[in-house]
Amino acid sequence: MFKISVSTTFDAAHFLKDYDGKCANLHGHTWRVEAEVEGQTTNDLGLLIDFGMIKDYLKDITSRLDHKLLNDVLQVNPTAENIARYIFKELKAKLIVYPEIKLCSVKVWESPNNAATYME
Ligand SMILES: Nc1nc2c(c(=O)[nH]1)N=C([C@H](O)[C@H](O)COP(=O)(O)OP(=O)(O)OP(=O)(O)O)CN2
Ligand SMILES: [Zn+2]
Repeated sequence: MFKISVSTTFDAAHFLKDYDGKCANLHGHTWRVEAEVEGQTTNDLGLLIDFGMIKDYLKDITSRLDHKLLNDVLQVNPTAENIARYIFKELKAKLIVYPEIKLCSVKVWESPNNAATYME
């Protein structure tokens, strides 16, 4: 079994609806996203899947979020948990063309200390 992970970042604003505290106010983060995938075998080059392929998919997804107000993009409160789930679902749909690759998790950091992970 092999597991690889790929990270990227994007910048976006959000506020937490119905939140009792400062995060109810409009503010921004540099969000860090890490996707982890696994599979049983490598190809002739020794790659489970090219890091660059996952990075391109992640960039495609996060470009829809970059420099946006996340409340306008997501249908749900844009918590780190909900953003991780959104990116997971989108990335899973892209990886359908690689049946041998399983998407394990997507982790989203709101700050260096705070992160949420979504997995199925
Ligand atoms: N489980 C979650 N809890 C919180 C989330 C979240 O997405 N999931 N989000 C927030 C806010 O978005 C907020 O930006 C985070 O605030 P805070 O934890 O206070 O982080 P700071 O970087 O501002 O920390 P300081 O120590 O105050 O600098 C809140 N909770
Ligand atoms: Zn926040």
